[in-house]
Amino acid sequence: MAVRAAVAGASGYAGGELLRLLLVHPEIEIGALTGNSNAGQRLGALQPHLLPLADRVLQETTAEVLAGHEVVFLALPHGQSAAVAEQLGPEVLVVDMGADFRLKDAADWERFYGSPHAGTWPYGLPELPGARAALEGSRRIAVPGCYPTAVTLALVPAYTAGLAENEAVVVAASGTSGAGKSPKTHLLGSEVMGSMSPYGVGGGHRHTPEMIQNLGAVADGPVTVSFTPTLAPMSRGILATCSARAKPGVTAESVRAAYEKAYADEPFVHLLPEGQWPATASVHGSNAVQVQVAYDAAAGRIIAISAIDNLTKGTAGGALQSMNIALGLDEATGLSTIGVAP
Ligand SMILES: NC(=O)C1=CN([C@@H]2O[C@H](COP(=O)(O)OP(=O)(O)OC[C@H]3O[C@@H](n4cnc5c(N)ncnc54)[C@H](OP(=O)(O)O)[C@@H]3O)[C@@H](O)[C@H]2O)C=CC1
Ligand SMILES: CC(=O)N[C@@H](CCC(=O)OP(=O)(O)O)C(=O)O
Repeated sequence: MAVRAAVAGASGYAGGELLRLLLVHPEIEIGALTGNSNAGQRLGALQPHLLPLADRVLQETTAEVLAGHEVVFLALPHGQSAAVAEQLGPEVLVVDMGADFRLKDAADWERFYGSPHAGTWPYGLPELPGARAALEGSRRIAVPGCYPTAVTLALVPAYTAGLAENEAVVVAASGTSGAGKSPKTHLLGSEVMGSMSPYGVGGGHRHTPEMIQNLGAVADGPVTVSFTPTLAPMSRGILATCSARAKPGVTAESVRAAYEKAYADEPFVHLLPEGQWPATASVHGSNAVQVQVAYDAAAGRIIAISAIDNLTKGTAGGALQSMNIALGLDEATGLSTIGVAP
């Protein structure tokens, strides 16, 4: 029997990508679709690519509308999920694609998000050591941020294998859909086209504590992360260029071997053949993660690069992958690793 799923935030980019994937998921029946300012609108007017749902009308985001579903996805701005989630019963699988339940440290949450901390749910990055066990049977999932997904998957093997010192430097470029659909001056076409620019420089981006949390969980102590995001003139995709100082005795061979071991059995993470580099176009619309690693012997640094689609593995695909695990389905059900390049 199909699992009935509601999507709150169905008019947004993350909700739209989720619906694109849910439409081809063999175990899911799509139930209520909700919005905020667009409640009452036809979905076809807001997400014209989702043809089979064009005549569905968005409802208000209330507990009453979301009741009666086995799974409820929350694709809402951060800070909005907790109030909705607390009205849904413990038997409902609630998958939060926002940030509300990702961080363990309340002080970090308050510093970067400026509101009281709502709590911490099992973290939806199955590739992290121990994560699958926490997701199995869970009825609450916190889907990671898009940058933390890319950066964590690039660097975790270096830390689990004990090859890297506890400091990392990350520069990551994101497509503009990462910023959501609501109008923003810096996202005007004439500001973005033909230009790249940094933002959140100097440790100010709210994804920094999430990266520190993930890497610190697998390293032999706390890891500092210097993270600089940049906006790239493309609709989707993240390319994360990460580096960490290598520990004494590290070689190109030991780095390669650690990454091969870490990702040999992962269905979505592909360590590329030597000499081939990740590209966002290769993962466009797919749940795949491309990873490559090199050892810069002169600088004594491990360089790890990953590419994801921020809307797919970076949010909606990652959400479905974790939902599959929570429901006891095959992890890859309804998820593709096939990109649409060029
Ligand atoms: N875009 C991305 O690449 C990623 C996004 N995420 C997360 O997913 C969530 C949604 O992001 P995204 O889709 O990009 O954002 P959008 O701005 O595109 O969409 C936001 C959605 O939330 C609804 N909404 C806005 N305010 C409220 C409110 N007060 N109560 C209920 N619903 C509300 C909007 O409805 P309406 O349009 O009707 O007003 C819309 O459906 C965010 O938490 C984001 O951080 C996570 C990873 C990646
Ligand atoms: C390009 C761009 O603006 N990207 C967003 C990341 C969005 C996202 O994934 O983050 P949350 O789910 O944590 O909000 C940003 O830097 O804020």
